Amino acid sequence: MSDVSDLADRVQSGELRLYELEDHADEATAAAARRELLRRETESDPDAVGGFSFDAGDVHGSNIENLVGGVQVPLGVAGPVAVNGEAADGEYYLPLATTEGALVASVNRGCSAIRAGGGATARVLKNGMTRAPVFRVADVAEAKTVAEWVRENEDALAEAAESTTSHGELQSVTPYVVGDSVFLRFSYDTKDAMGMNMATIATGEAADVVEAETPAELVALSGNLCSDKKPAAINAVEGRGRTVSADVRIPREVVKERFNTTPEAIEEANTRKNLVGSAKAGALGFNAHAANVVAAMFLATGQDAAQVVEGSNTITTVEAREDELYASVNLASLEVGTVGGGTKLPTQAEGLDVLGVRGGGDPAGSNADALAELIATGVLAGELSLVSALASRNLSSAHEELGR
Ligand SMILES: CC(C)(COP(=O)([O-])OP(=O)([O-])OC[C@H]1O[C@@H](n2cnc3c(N)ncnc32)[C@H](O)[C@@H]1OP(=O)([O-])[O-])[C@@H](O)C(=O)NCCC(=O)NCCSC(=O)C[C@@](C)(O)CC(=O)[O-]
Ligand SMILES: NC(=O)C1=CN([C@@H]2O[C@H](COP(=O)(O)OP(=O)(O)OC[C@H]3O[C@@H](n4cnc5c(N)ncnc54)[C@H](OP(=O)(O)O)[C@@H]3O)[C@@H](O)[C@H]2O)C=CC1
Repeated sequence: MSDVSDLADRVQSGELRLYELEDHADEATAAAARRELLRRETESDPDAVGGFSFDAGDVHGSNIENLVGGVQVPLGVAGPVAVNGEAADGEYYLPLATTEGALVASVNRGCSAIRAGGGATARVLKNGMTRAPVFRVADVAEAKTVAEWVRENEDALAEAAESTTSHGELQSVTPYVVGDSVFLRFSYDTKDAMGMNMATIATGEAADVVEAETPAELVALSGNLCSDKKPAAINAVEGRGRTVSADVRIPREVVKERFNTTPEAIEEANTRKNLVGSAKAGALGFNAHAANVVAAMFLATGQDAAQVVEGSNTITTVEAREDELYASVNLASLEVGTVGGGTKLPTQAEGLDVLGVRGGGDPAGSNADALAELIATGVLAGELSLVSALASRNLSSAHEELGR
């Protein structure tokens, strides 16, 4: 304790910077000293955040700076749900971390209807993590020369990029020219890693080659055409990370029993809300709450929470057929990994274990494919349940009961 108090004193006196504490104490003590400092300098009493199950030494330097503690989010589970995927095949419980009452119940209801309907089919349709540096050139003529050089020298760029990683593979480089700016959108198969660090490091190496061989000068290693952590049409159209779809057919009587409504009512609610309403709103996502399930499964499995932005680029379709309801979701840009980032933290690794996808897959990439198929299935369950609740007019009563 005296260490903690002494360290806090030394920060307050200006002798140490807040981020230098690990140079003078172990990581857990440094975090305790920051909590002590917050106690002194703010109105807070950060005791609860001091109780966490990860090792402070493991996260310092790879997941967080200026560590204070950990926040906890309630974790629930929905399922089991049957999934007929290419990488995920079987019955699964879906871990969901959220503070929104009624969300897990909703996904659970959707899972039970999918199971009663024989299971969801899920497929990863495309896989490519992108990084798009922006280069300065003299004018559009030079821009065209650089773009042509890039198209003719993809092999040299791949050799440079892949020299930085034993797993990543460069798939393509697509040039975009705007006046005297040239953007090169590099796309990689990053296997089981979400791949943003991997793609950024690899692209840095390739950018050096572009600068050495052409008149282009690098302005920024990320030029926003990637596009990471921002709503962007390019991700919705071209995809980023995994493009994944899931669908299901649910017999009419199951729809009635589980959702208390009809396939026609669900189709109408989906069309008017998710398609027409979203179009009128100028939305990128044409869905009800894909972000809810993406965020909850991201938190539960150690994904980068900011990438929920891209993960919610989802189109939901519903069709009433003679004896059944057909529903599908297409997630254009789901960025997921089962190695790297937050996936190694103990509680998040347990979430991956619930799904059976922790760590590198065999073959490499298959665990991240499975995770994408399972998140897509969870999104499908959530969409079915919420749109049905709207169609049967019980959204507000459900939230009155479970959400406050
Ligand atoms: C809440 C329900 C499921 C009730 O639905 P219900 O049909 O009245 O409930 P039920 O008691 O008849 O149970 C049906 C099934 O729901 C599940 N279920 C039921 N209760 C629980 C529970 N406590 N814990 C776990 N699972 C539960 C469970 O699977 C159960 O089947 P069983 O196992 O009994 O055979 C339903 O009304 C519902 O899904 N409502 C929609 C709620 C929802 O999706 N909320 C998401 C957040 S909304 C939001 O954030 C976004 C929004 C709305 O702004 C986006 C937009 O603009 O659209
Ligand atoms: N740098 C940036 O611009 C951004 C970074 N991030 C952060 O990046 C992190 C995620 O980056 P990411 O590159 O996924 O993770 P890491 O940087 O943690 O790297 C993961 C590494 O794991 C190795 N690896 C081992 N087994 C496998 C396998 N089966 N498949 C793939 N790789 C394997 C690879 O090494 P090797 O390459 O040697 O083969 C890979 O580079 C997150 O923390 C995220 O928050 C997020 C957005 C932007």
